[in-house]
Amino acid sequence: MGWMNRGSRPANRENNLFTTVNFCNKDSDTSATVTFVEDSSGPRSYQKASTNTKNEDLPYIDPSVIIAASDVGLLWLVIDNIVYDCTEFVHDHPGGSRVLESFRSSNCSWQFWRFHGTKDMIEFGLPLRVGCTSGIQNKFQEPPRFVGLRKLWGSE
Ligand code: HEM
Repeated sequence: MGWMNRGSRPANRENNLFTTVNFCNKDSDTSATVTFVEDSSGPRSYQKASTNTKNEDLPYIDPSVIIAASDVGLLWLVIDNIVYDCTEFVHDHPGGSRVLESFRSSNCSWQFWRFHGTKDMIEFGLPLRVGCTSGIQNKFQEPPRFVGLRKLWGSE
């Protein structure tokens, strides 16, 4: 298992045990930040963040790593550019496992918010966060939520 050791060791790229981590908050100075991991850039190097970690302090995960997560048997979902590791949670998901499987390594933001509220996200989603990302597209276009009544009644 990888473990984080922020800033207390010098970066040593030669043996590939140390690597720089980028964070979601692009303004923060991450130049001195290092992490020690077995696989320094693969999906398994990302651990679930503690619930008091702010979204902007999560590590940035490149979309290619999110795709690779699927290849190593991880079930990662992307909701509003936050990456959730549902590999274990999938077996406990009250909505069933198949629906989560179908969104493996995908963006399912609007689908999530159709069935859940902030309370579900805070209670169940927050402990599953492993990082943030950008550019993972939702494969499905969101259908309109409301039908305009004017259209139903026609134009007078
Ligand atoms: C981080 C990801 C997710 C978490 C933590 C999560 C969590 C939960 C929780 C806690 C419930 C029970 C809600 C309740 O009983 O009030 C639930 C139900 C459900 N979830 Fe998820 N979910 C996730 C992703 C998804 C996704 C991507 C879908 C796809 C549409 C989905 C579809 C459903 C459905 C259909 C139900 C059942 C709703 C019902 O019975 O009314 N979930 N989920």
